Amino acid sequence: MESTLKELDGESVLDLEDKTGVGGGVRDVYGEDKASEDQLITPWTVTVASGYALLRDPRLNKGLAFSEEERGVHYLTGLLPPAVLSQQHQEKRLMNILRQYQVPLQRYMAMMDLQERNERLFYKLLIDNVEELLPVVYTPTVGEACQKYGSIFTRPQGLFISLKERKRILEVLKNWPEKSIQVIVVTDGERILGLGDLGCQGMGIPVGKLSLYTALGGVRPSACLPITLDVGTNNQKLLDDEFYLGLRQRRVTGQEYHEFLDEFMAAVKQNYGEKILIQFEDFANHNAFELLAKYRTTHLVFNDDIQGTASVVLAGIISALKLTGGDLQDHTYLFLGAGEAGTGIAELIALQMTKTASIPVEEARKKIWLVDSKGLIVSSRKESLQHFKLPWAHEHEPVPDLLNAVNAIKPSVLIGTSGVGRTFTKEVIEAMASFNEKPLILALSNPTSQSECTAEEAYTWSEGRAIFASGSPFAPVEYDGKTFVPGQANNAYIFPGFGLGIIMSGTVRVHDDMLLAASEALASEASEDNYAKGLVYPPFTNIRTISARIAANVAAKAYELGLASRLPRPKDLANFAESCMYTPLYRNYR
Ligand SMILES: O=C([O-])CC(=O)C(=O)O
Ligand SMILES: [Mg+2]
Repeated sequence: MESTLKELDGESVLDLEDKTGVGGGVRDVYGEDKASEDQLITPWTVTVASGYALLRDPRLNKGLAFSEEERGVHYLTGLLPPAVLSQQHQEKRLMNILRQYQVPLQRYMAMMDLQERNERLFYKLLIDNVEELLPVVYTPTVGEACQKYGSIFTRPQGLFISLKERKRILEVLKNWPEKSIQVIVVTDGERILGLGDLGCQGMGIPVGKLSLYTALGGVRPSACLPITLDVGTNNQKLLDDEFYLGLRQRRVTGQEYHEFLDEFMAAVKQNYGEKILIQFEDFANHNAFELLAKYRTTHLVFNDDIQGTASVVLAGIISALKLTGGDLQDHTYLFLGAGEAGTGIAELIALQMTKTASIPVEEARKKIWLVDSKGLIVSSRKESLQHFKLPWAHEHEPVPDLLNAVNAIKPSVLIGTSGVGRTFTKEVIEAMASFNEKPLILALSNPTSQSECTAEEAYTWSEGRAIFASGSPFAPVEYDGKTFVPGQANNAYIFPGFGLGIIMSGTVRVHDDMLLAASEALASEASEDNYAKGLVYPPFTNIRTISARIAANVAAKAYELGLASRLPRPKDLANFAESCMYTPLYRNYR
């Protein structure tokens, strides 16, 4: 293997033309702008693919943006129509087309098509139109895409590892074309958003999450690996569906499941090393807590539904204090839903109170109440409660449902993490508004169909007094001559910056204090202008800058805790974070 230094766009990159490579030399690629050393685990290969192969490689293809000169040198003449467009012009053209599609799933498919055809243009489009395109590549549309994945599937965008690959998961990992992976998002598809068990069709979620790692957090696309573990599905509709893409068997559980997961986790570490970030996504409660507890001491793992959601919601609450008044410990919190998101958020709120109000965690927890499908979680139910609910079983008489719990507890903050839509009824919201001047109402379940209430319902039923945010996006609402802008309390604000902070600092373990650091960074981003509209989160338009600040705060905490291995510590972490970010501008090929 010979290597020569080559200049591309004034940036030096290693040009490794791998003559022994698979597939005639069109292998790994370039375009890793301003990557940090840590991001460069192995040198890049600048493969000079030419002609048709150049057009067919999504990482290299620029479509009509190839210049006359490039077309001449790289044997593209005649393979493209004569017009030469700039990247901006291509963007304009694509947005025009996308806006003509009325059906959200059509937009999703068009975006996936673009990602498979021209990766840089995909990310440029997503970054420049983030508020408009997030609902397309992410919640709510990605939920529908997973439900219909069997029908719309064209090309695999991630790695499918099924029970059939038992005892050879390492081999399967080696089939993935990219070698220097920094982050994996993995699901077993058992609890896809609030839509339940979608089996191996959950793949849309890791794919969507990782495109946000790149678009929102600047992690280069080639370092991202979406994985779906197919351990069967208990969704009978899918098992009966002629187009279902996964194993046709019921889920394995117990030892069989855990051995499979163990093999996977060991193989990942063996193949990618200690510093690979593994994000667990949309596992069912009964596995999510256990997997996190089991692997958090041996692997660099992060559960987005427990930890990412907790961090974004804590940020929203801290930010909302500017509108509601009082400190975190002056409020009373009531959750509908006591699963990963609910108990994860509750625990992080309590942890923050121990830091800011110096109260013991037991006392902090007493300000937080949870309702599950059997009513308020109280001490008399202890015998039958799952372990993750036990810290919330306070002394109280039994209360059968949410409305009665609201009236009994009189919370100032109501948080929906139930996965069940329309459960914040008119009576519930009216009750919240009857004893709070500004009730904070967070309807977090995804996608939109599972949201506990709509933005319009929250504002209308509270007579314009609610401060509202939701997991999936809602449009602004006019009420009584005023425009209210709901916030999107979605972990998308957190995980891209959080992950970037970990990667750029070489952090080896996730610590809860790093989640608090992310929350604090995000909470400080909402402006007076946002508050005037009732918005407790900053808009997504500026998300890359926000992600850099989150990354910096997370990395700073990791250094403080002695968990960051990149030395010396960069002086200005925010600048460093920005300098590490992938940008999707085209490069000139000479
Ligand atoms: O994917 C999202 O929009 C947020 C999330 O993690 C979930 O709902 O499971
Ligand atoms: Mg999730």
